[in-house]
Amino acid sequence: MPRLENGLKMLAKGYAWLPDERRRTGRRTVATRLGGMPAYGIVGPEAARFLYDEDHVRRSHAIPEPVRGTLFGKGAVHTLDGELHRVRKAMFVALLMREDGIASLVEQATAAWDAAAGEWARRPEIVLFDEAGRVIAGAVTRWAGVAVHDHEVPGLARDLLAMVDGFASGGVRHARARRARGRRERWLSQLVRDVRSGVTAVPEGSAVDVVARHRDAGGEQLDSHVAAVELLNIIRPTTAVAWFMAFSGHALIRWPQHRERLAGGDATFAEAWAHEIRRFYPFAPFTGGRAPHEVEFDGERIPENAMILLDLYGQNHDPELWGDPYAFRPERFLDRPIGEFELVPQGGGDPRTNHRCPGEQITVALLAALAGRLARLDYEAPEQDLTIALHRIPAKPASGVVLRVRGGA
Ligand code: HEM
Repeated sequence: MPRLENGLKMLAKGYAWLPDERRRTGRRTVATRLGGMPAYGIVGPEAARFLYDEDHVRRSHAIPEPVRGTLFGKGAVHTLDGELHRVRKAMFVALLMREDGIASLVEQATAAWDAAAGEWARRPEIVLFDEAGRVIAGAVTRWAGVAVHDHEVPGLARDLLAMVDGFASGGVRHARARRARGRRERWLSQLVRDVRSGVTAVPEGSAVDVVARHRDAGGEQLDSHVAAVELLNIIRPTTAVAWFMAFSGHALIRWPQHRERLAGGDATFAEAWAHEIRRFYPFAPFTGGRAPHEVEFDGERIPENAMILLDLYGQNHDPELWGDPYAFRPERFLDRPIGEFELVPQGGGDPRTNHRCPGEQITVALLAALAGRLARLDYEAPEQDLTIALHRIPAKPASGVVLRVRGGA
């Protein structure tokens, strides 16, 4: 098993690791090492197309234990290949990529935001990252069919955010992520057992209902623990949209010229905003797996079992794809069709058949709706540390974005 803690160079350099290797070697495909294993960093639409061919890259036994033990959970869809992956993925696609389902989640999240915004005005200041996390965690958990009381939401949000915050670090952040995952897996696997035994009723067609009844490729129900892992793979990454909300707050402070247009309710601009936030700011650093046999890419022979990593952050800042990539310009997405393998903050290709994120439409819809509301909020941003350290994975504005809210919108 590759061990994350051995990948010291990666940990020290964060998002700059693969881009720096490319600059140092003058090559787009870089041969390096991760956790003591050979690793190949690749970038660009052709690289993405290569990566998503199962004949080149497999996921099982590829994801380091520290990442499975915090971010994804053990037995998660992320770690499956072939028929096993296809059948499990179909469950996510059915739950997450339906227009009516996405609309109802956005409706619940915006209602929760509006209710919270009224209360923010009564406090001296708020931290946008924390508040967005609570708003989204409560909305998505209820949308998924899990009943939670209002007073439980802050603790739940803290746990869901901790699982993401601690996956690529050691020490306290990592330990907190593991504890949070353990607690929430126990909670949700008990719920799945109660739903199956008829002790607890949940809405028909909700995520809990569908995951509890799902049968894997072999025809067997999911182990209740794996069912909990997959439920967390819906509510955890949705709550992680809080990072993109903090980045939206950062962008509105740095480039206030966009505020009026975003506040104006132009849906096309709000969607372009969501794409530019996901392209510009660092979040998922890379994705990948292992070569099932020797493969060749970009003239490089990649040995069996080597790690192949698509540099997501690097590709989203590739000057060959994005003119002036370090300029924040939502307008770039107003008249630019997006190729399947170009914009990759959540992977590339076809999410129905490969490992691309099935929650991308949810992310864009939530972010567009909530960022519009943020732009309409009457607030002032006090002096604060808005630095985004690229060596910290996942990156975040240091202050979490502090706002003094005068009134809701
Ligand atoms: C916060 C924004 C999000 C980011 C940055 C993000 C990023 C990613 C990335 C990079 C992958 C891996 C793609 C690959 O390996 O090819 C992924 C996979 C996945 N994401 Fe997301 N995601 C986000 C939101 C969501 C949401 C909202 C959901 C669910 C509601 C979700 C559910 C999943 C699942 C289930 C997978 C595994 C797919 C598979 O292995 O087939 N994600 N995501």
